[in-house]
Amino acid sequence: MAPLDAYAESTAPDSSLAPDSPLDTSDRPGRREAEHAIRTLIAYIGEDPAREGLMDTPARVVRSYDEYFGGYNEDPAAILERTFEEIDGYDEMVVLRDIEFVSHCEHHMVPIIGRAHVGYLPRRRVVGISKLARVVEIFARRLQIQERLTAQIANTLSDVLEPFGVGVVLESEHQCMTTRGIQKPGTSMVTSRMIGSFREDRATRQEFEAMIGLHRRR
Ligand SMILES: Nc1nc2c(ncn2[C@@H]2O[C@H](COP(=O)(O)OP(=O)(O)OP(=O)(O)O)[C@@H](O)[C@H]2O)c(=O)[nH]1
Ligand SMILES: [Zn+2]
Repeated sequence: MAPLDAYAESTAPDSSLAPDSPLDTSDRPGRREAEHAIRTLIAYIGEDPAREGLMDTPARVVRSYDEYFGGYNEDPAAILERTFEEIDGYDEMVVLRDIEFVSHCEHHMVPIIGRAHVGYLPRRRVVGISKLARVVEIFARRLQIQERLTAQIANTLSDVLEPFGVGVVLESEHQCMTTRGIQKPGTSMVTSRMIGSFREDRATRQEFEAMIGLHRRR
């Protein structure tokens, strides 16, 4: 059976996609409190948090949260500060495609696993290509809905690099849909945000979509 696609293009104004505002470190509960919460959840599902195999689990889970949600401690704009201007008049699109990411949906805190494709049309300066993947990573490592994740990546690149345009497309599997709830394995969610020339100039948008193989089933 062909996979179902949900195609959602974020055309909403940015205000409806207000950035997640991390709590100050001082307002956050400590590690022991977080471990206690995990112990409570283990007991809630009917397990014995004191049995040998589970004794270290709360600490492990909290450490894994530090990785999965480390994006709250990083500033994506700072990542893009270092740019290169000696580009000898290079004025074509730059695209990094198939950037794998793992995020978590803010409704169920279950993984969203997918690929991001990021492109921009530079104005005078370019950024180290790995930084595009770093920006994706920082926003992915937060609780997200895919529409906001898509918009945050695109808006940050646009605001900091001030290019002629930016395009971001995300394709992903939402495990809250594939492993529970409606249980539809094989579905993928596709979102895009186009800014500047990627939005206004049809040819630019089509070139980007062709470069990332958007209309080609993989
Ligand atoms: N638009 C959007 N929806 C998402 C995303 N991640 C998860 N969802 C959806 O968020 C919705 C939450 O709906 P609720 O009815 O409050 O939660 P629920 O009872 O667990 O819903 P089901 O998942 O349908 O069982 C579900 O429809 C999810 O599929 C996302 O990134 N974007
Ligand atoms: Zn979910």
